[in-house]
Amino acid sequence: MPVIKTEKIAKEYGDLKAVDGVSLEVEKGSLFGLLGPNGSGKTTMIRMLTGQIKPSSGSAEVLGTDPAKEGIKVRELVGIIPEQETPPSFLTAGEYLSFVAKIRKIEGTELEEKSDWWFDYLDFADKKDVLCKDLSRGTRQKLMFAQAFLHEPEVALIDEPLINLDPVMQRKVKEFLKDYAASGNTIFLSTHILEIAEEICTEFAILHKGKLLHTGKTDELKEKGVHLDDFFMELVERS
Ligand SMILES: Nc1ncnc2c1ncn2[C@@H]1O[C@H](COP(=O)(O)OP(=O)(O)OP(=O)(O)O)[C@@H](O)[C@H]1O
Repeated sequence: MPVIKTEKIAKEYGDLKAVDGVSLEVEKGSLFGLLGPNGSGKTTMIRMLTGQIKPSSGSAEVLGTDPAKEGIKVRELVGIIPEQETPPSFLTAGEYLSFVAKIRKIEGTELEEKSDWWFDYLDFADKKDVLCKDLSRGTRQKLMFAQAFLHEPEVALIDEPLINLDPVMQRKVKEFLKDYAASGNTIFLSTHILEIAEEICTEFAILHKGKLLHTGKTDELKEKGVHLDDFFMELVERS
């Protein structure tokens, strides 16, 4: 049973087809990489899967729920890191995680344990009482990471989550994502950093100009001795 499924999903802005009839399935336990050049429709796909925008046509299901009809239900179930989103400027890092924890119905000692775990794991406990407006971009991204996974969602949809992190943090986050998926959860990750996708994703899809060019398993490419970036370039240039 796929945990994410789209059928000929499309989003148009005037004459522009941001996403153009994409059908895909993501199985439970996958670390699924949605890859594509700038403007290929990755963020639009994530927005439709999380009910932030409605498709122009076609449909989607996330954990058996249609995000266009029951967006709030989908957002209760999943974790989300939107692209270039930052936490509220007027809250401290600690306040923001408590705020998210309450929405996620995590309370009392569990709240403290879970948020402390993230502050320690991503090594930013010293920033707990700093207002988010005064945090560096990388630290804000750590916070966005923590908020998405605080309630240990079965499915997380994360848009370019590693872009502002230094190499040490990138490694930690990559390990976390691999373990998280290996323990039966599903991650839908959008990125244009192909090395990251090749290293951690179990499956991938390539979008170009809103169209799905390919879906496959990263292991199959490795077995053939093909690098993802060569495969990607050839496919995108050919289309
Ligand atoms: N609200 C909107 N109104 C009009 N056009 C939009 C809107 N949102 C996205 N687009 C257009 O849709 C196309 C796909 O955009 P999208 O942000 O989904 O791409 P992306 O693959 O996430 O790109 P990037 O890697 O640069 O973040 C782009 O041409 C973009 O300009």
